[in-house]
Amino acid sequence: MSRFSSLAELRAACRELPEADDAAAAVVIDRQTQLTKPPGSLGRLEDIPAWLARWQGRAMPLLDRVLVLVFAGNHGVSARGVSAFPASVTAQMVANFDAGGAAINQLCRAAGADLTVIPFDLDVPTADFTIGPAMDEAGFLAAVAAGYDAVPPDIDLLCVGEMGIGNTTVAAALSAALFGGDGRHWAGRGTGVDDEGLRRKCDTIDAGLSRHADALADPLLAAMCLGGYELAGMLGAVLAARRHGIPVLLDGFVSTAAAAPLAKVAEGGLDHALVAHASAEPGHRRLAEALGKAPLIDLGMRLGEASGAAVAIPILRAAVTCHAGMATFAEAGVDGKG
Ligand SMILES: O=C(O)c1ccc[n+]([C@@H]2O[C@H](COP(=O)([O-])O)[C@@H](O)[C@H]2O)c1
Ligand SMILES: Cc1cc2nc[nH]c2cc1C
Repeated sequence: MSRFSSLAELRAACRELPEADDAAAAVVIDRQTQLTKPPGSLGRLEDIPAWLARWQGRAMPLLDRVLVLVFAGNHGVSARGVSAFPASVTAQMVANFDAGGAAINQLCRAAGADLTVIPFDLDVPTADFTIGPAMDEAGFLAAVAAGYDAVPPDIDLLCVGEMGIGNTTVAAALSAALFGGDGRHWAGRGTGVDDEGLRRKCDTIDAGLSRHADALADPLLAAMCLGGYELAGMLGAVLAARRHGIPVLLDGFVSTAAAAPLAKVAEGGLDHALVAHASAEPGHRRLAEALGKAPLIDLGMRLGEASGAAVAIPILRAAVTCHAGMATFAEAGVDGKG
């Protein structure tokens, strides 16, 4: 039996979230004011240690164990010509991850992170959401539970990402369901569709939104009707991270859309997550803004597979290393502000 036996049970779990450790964050903020630099001069590198402390519940944040989870799934809508690549690429890229040949393998090595790839049954895509719900309730809940159970409770940081041909259409549809707007507002070129492909994408999203109009007021039902297995897996992983006291880096458009229902179900439900980078997929900036999150970096990337999150890990390491290692004004004998 799945960890969540009904949408109602999942909704309850999404609302039973531990509070932030404000005392741990206060210790970090106090130390920041004493370190040998003009206040604020390290910019967001000053906010990161406090954010990590708040969600790790540690006054001296650690990044010893960093895990990147990549979920993979296939999509019924990909048969509608919404991607520049065939659905067969999803399984082929999973094989490439396993062989160590993808970008994410190199980026994890560079960042000192472990990588786990979790493919759902790639021979069984979700249903075409223009015809019916992408998943039935049992399938959706099982995928959320698989994501939840993939998170070791003792890691220091979780990065989530995905692989799934067609899933920028899915992410756009889910974003529209959660935040309003139509296909044109949320769709981009994904892996590189031409103008015709982009039109098909917008039409597909609009058809899905009108097909499921009655269900979309409920964020979890929206994720079930318009989402995908790998998005459900990411939702479960981000929920588990919050409940285990693990801060999260979201990757691009697809992973941010996957986690967004948590913010809709519970106020502050994504406070333990940062958007690592601004994807070149245009809907991502809109989505990050709708969630009140400023992406950490903007490198024009649009790969997915957690690549943007992995690139941001060294920035977090830099912030923690400065925080832990810098001398205070008193220790270094440096005069404070006059
Ligand atoms: O998450 C993003 O920002 C993102 C933007 C563009 C493409 N992707 C990746 O590309 C695939 C989806 O693109 P598409 O064109 O097939 O919808 C999927 O495997 C994603 O990992 C991901
Ligand atoms: C080759 C390829 C690699 C990817 N990695 C994530 N999404 C992808 C999509 C394609 C097409």
